Amino acid sequence: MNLEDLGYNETLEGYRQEHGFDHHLVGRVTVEHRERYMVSTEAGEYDAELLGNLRFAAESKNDLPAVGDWVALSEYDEGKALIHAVFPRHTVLERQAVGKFGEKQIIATNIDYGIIVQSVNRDFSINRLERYLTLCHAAKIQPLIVVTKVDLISEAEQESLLGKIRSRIADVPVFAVSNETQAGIGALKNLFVKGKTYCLLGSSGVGKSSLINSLSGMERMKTGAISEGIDRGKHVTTHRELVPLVNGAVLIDNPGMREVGITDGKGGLENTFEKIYALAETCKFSDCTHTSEIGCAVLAALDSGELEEEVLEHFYKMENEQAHFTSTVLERKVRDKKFGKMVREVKKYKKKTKY
Ligand SMILES: Nc1nc2c(ncn2[C@@H]2O[C@H](COP(=O)(O)OP(=O)(O)OP(=O)(O)O)[C@@H](O)[C@H]2O)c(=O)[nH]1
Ligand SMILES: [Zn+2]
Repeated sequence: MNLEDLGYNETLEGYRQEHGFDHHLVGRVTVEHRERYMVSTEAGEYDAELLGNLRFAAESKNDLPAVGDWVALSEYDEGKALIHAVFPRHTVLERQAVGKFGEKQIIATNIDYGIIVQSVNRDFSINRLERYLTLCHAAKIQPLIVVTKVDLISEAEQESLLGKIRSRIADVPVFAVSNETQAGIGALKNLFVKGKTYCLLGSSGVGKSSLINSLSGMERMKTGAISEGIDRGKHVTTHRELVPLVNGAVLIDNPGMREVGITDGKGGLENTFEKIYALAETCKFSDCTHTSEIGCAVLAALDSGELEEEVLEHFYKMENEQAHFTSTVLERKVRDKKFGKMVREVKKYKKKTKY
């Protein structure tokens, strides 16, 4: 496999030359599991670990390699390598870390398009679509929506479902597919652009793995079997999370997500709820709270039915969540600062009282 098939480009090669990595291997991280990485290179796949320096220099977990990253590495044994550096990322798709409020967790890096996958049955939720959209917009990643399992509903039901999405979410392409009948797969395939990386986002069981099989035309190993393989330190030959497609695009799978917490990424809410922001701009008072003011464009739109109440409610909910995230981050900063000061003072005191 050559590096271009994995999305390598001139910018990355420029960085490699400039930073003296000509004699290193270059590869893309396909799997990350407890500071062990599977990295695809031209010379094959490596089971890689971090060079000590890299770990010590990392200020947070987000400075360590993530799925989608380009890295410089050196082989130290057959199929084994050390990662020396992470190349700068052109995008970082992240969410709120599960169970750790105010912290971010990387979903994948160097993504060009986020494919939000939902199935037509129990998983379907426009609110959740908006959450994923917010993550994509915050990361400056172009979103796409794919609705799977359309074989389970009638054509009329499908039309009504797509209508619902389109009326609430403007400007995002929506595709309806079935991995059973392969309906709609061709249209989706036509969309893929050479050299670009696409990331699948969605809950467990919506059909992401099946979609990869449909798109790549190959049967991949079931995911569970492979992560066990890594635990045992076995050499894994199938790509679990990064699949080069026939037309030169790259597809990154993600384990199903149960929580899609938004962070403080700029532009996330603004782009997802563009309509509300645009309305608010035209309110009579610039400090309008959209609750009872005269000349409030948001209230007028609610009245006329141009804006649905549930959309506004969802927007407020997410806005609150974001505000809470931001204040948690601030609080932590203040706390860290205070703690740092205390440590310095204790050190000073110890110095003074030394004899
Ligand atoms: N009827 C129907 N079933 C589908 C379709 N796509 C997937 N399935 C079924 O849905 C189930 C889950 O599909 P997967 O592809 O494993 O879902 P996933 O999103 O990869 O799930 P995780 O790996 O847990 O994130 C399987 O039983 C599939 O056979 C479809 O288009 N139509
Ligand atoms: Zn208003």
